[in-house]
Amino acid sequence: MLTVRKSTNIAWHKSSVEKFDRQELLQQKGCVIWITGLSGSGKSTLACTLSRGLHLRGKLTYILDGDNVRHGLNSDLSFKVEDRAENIRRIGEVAKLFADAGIICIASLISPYRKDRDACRALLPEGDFIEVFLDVPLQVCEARDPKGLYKLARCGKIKGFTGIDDPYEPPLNCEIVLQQKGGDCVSPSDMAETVISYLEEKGYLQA
Ligand SMILES: Nc1ncnc2c1ncn2[C@@H]1O[C@H](COP(=O)(O)OS(=O)(=O)O)[C@@H](OP(=O)(O)O)[C@H]1O
Ligand SMILES: Nc1ncnc2c1ncn2[C@@H]1O[C@H](COP(=O)(O)OP(=O)(O)O)[C@@H](O)[C@H]1O
Repeated sequence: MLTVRKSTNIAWHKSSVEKFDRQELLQQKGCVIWITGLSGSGKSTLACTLSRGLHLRGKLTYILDGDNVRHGLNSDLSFKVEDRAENIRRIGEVAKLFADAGIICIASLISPYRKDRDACRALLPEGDFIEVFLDVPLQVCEARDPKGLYKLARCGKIKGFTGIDDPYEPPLNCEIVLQQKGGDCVSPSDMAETVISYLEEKGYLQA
């Protein structure tokens, strides 16, 4: 099991510069914005739009995108259930380090299982894990199909594709739900503004 601890005889070494000091320097609070949703729901687009919007306000962000992290750190992981869990666990741990650095970390990955997302939430202090559900129907994602992956999944060339022959468990009570229904098109910048307003209201955009 991935949760079995094999590192023993280790001790935590404290630094004289702490999260509080870094937040003072940056004039913001470190946190994790966790964007979950189907492939094609707009996670990467929202992550980039949000990062740009916050950057323009002088806030330091960093994006951990599932697709991108799978090019390096997680290139050894497949899309089997246990590998998805490990993908999410590692990104959750890295996101925690970014938040501790005082950075607004934007993690965008399908993260289809509730228990894997909840485990990442549990790594952070109360309030610092902000789960954003991109609630976009499968039909809309499939019609977009920017990488042609749904087409491949439908004809059996990709097995275990989320939403087709692999599950997606929507959040039950996340912080923000962004819906994209039928004709009502919500632009990426409107979605990013919703998230920025939440951060403002909760005090994350000041130290
Ligand atoms: N079987 C299967 N199911 C879902 N997605 C697949 C699969 N195979 C490859 N891809 C591509 O991988 C991207 C999703 O990676 P993630 O790390 O976000 O997935 S997960 O959180 O571990 O489930 C996903 O990117 P996005 O479209 O940006 O979501 C796909 O491009
Ligand atoms: N709010 C939106 N409204 C309409 N189209 C969008 C929106 N957000 C993203 N898209 C489009 O949907 C497709 C999938 O977006 P992407 O960000 O790659 O999704 P994901 O990262 O979830 O796979 C892209 O073609 C993108 O331009």
